[in-house]
Amino acid sequence: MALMVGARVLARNLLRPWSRLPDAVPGRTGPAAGGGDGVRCFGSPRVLVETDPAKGVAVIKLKNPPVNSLSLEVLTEFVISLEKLENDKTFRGVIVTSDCPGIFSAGLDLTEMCGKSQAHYAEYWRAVQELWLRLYLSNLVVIAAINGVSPAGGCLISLTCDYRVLADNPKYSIGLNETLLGIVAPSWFKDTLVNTVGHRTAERALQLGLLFPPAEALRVGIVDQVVPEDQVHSAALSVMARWLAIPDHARQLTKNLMRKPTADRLVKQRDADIQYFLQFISRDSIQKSLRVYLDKLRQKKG
Ligand SMILES: CC/C=C\C/C=C\C/C=C\CC/C=C/CC(=O)SCCNC(=O)CCNC(=O)[C@H](O)C(C)(C)COP(=O)(O)OP(=O)(O)OC[C@H]1O[C@@H](n2cnc3c(N)ncnc32)[C@H](O)[C@@H]1OP(=O)(O)O
Repeated sequence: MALMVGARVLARNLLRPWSRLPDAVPGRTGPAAGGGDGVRCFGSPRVLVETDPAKGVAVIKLKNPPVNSLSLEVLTEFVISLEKLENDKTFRGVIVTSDCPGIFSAGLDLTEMCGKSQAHYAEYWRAVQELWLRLYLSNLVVIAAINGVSPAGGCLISLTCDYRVLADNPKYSIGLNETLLGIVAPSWFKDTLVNTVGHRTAERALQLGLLFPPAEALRVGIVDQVVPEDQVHSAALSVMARWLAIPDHARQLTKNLMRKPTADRLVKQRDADIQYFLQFISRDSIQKSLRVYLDKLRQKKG
């Protein structure tokens, strides 16, 4: 019950940008905070933020064990953290990564889309839209340091970034695998993939629900770089330095030029998109597919 109320409060914060989460780790500094003197931490229980004001760079670490599923709380805390960074002129870039070993993100939280009320589905889908819009159009340089498997919504998060570095581990596949669950990637997921890998590759990947291992992911362009696992963070920092060498106004306007038409398609029909999602996700056949998939995941262990 407390969790539900908490989620609603967090979700309401999305609509009230002046509202702030209390800092979970207020002003923690120093080497323990993850990178030498001057590194400061804030954020929330599930979305840790380590900032390096001297470099103008922050690291957002998703921490929702066991699999970093994108629950309503995670989505909301992510948006609030991103907004905090964007409103602070100190920061020009952010690296998005995971604090869960071996898993970047398992994607949208299936339990948020299964067996819940229509009101809940609507609230959840609006939060998914919000995070996508904020990340896709962020003024910051956003780099994904993908240090684990990254299906569906996890892949979407990385596709919204400006650049993707993937750890070279055969287990760390990435892709929009929605069809394998018997569901369909919404048009704006599809657009994000098409804008990254082109129409034909996206068409094949989406219909077959392909999850690409690192070498394949690099070949099709769903990631920009594959590096040894222990170098993901340093590689992301090097890329960041290159992108930060470009004057912000020129880079930001160019990013907007490239991405706004795609984002506008959703912005112009957000409510209709929510209604569409509600109709789709409430179907008995879709709910059954999700339950079967969740049961399979749960039984894997037993
Ligand atoms: C024309 C258009 C028409 C209509 C379109 C309109 C609308 C669109 C409608 C719907 C679109 C919705 C979009 C959804 C996108 C998504 O992101 S769906 C999620 C997809 N994710 C996955 O397929 C990944 C599933 N998980 C895994 O494969 C593995 O868990 C993973 C490889 C990530 C990790 O493996 P492992 O370390 O072995 O962990 P376990 O599998 O044992 O899992 C541990 C527990 O975590 C639970 N869990 C796993 N993934 C999720 C998840 N995504 N959500 C919630 N919970 C998850 C798992 O059940 C285990 O739970 P347990 O401990 O057993 O209780």
